[in-house]
Amino acid sequence: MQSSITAMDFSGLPGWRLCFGQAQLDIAQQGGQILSYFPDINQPPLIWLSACAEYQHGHSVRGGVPVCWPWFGDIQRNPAAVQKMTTKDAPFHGLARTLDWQLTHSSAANNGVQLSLQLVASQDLLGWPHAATVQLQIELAERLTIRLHNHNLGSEPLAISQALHSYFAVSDIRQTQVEGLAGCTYYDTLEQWQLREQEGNLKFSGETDRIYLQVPEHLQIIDLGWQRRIDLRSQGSHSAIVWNPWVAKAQTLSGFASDAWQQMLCIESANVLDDHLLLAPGEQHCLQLELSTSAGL
Ligand SMILES: O=P(O)(O)OC[C@H]1O[C@@H](O)[C@H](O)[C@@H](O)[C@@H]1O
Repeated sequence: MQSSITAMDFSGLPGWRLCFGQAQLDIAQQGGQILSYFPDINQPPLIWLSACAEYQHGHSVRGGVPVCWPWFGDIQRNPAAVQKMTTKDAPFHGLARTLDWQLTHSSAANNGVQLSLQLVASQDLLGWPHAATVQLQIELAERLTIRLHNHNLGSEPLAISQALHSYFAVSDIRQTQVEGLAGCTYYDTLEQWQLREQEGNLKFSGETDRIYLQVPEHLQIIDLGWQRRIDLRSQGSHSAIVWNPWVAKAQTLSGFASDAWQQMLCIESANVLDDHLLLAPGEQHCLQLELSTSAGL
């Protein structure tokens, strides 16, 4: 299979394009953010990128797979141990998504393409004075494997919450279901964080912003419009956020067309709330997400 890695400029943000056969993945150096992923460039994307995304230094691009690290969402909603790690005003979704990551490895071979980026935290990482690395390893082959690798390099325990904030492309959110969450409890953040239980497949008929707990390793997005499934297989993660802004919230989002909520769905493989990481000195953790798609339902 033909494979390549090409240095790119995405409207001012440097990055790379990875190609393997018909598959194509774009990734920006800023945030180690996957921007888009097509398993087959002649078919609809698997990872969605906003058509009106803004490419600016210091701002996460709307779509792709932003990395939320070393905390997820609102710091005030994190466990006390995670909150205690920060010393300054804490931006939503952490620090990593707007910083430049360093390229540590790249290789293109006839059995796949690999690229790794790393962010090294030290005393001078604004508001998070700890020694750690977070590495994003991408493997593009017949399927896409993403690994988020944490390493505590300090002498104190580290408490971290994190997520691969994947934006999936769907034909129409109203014709989309998520299979695999039945029986899971979740916090409904739009209903005063009430704890509820998922019954059957998750279907969408309004704004959705939930944190699912004890999530199984295998979830599927069933897309009735495109007659395809997306398989999400995770390891090292037992929590997931499911988000769609719907009509009103869409108007308030940066880099987001007012009707774009119809074509996207976020399922964010995470380590949040009770599932946050507590890494002893020297300890490592790997969150792995494998994505693939199949036609027919
Ligand atoms: O606009 P941001 O900062 O990228 O966040 C997008 C969304 O990210 C999700 O993870 C949150 O659950 C939502 O509440 C939030 O709106």
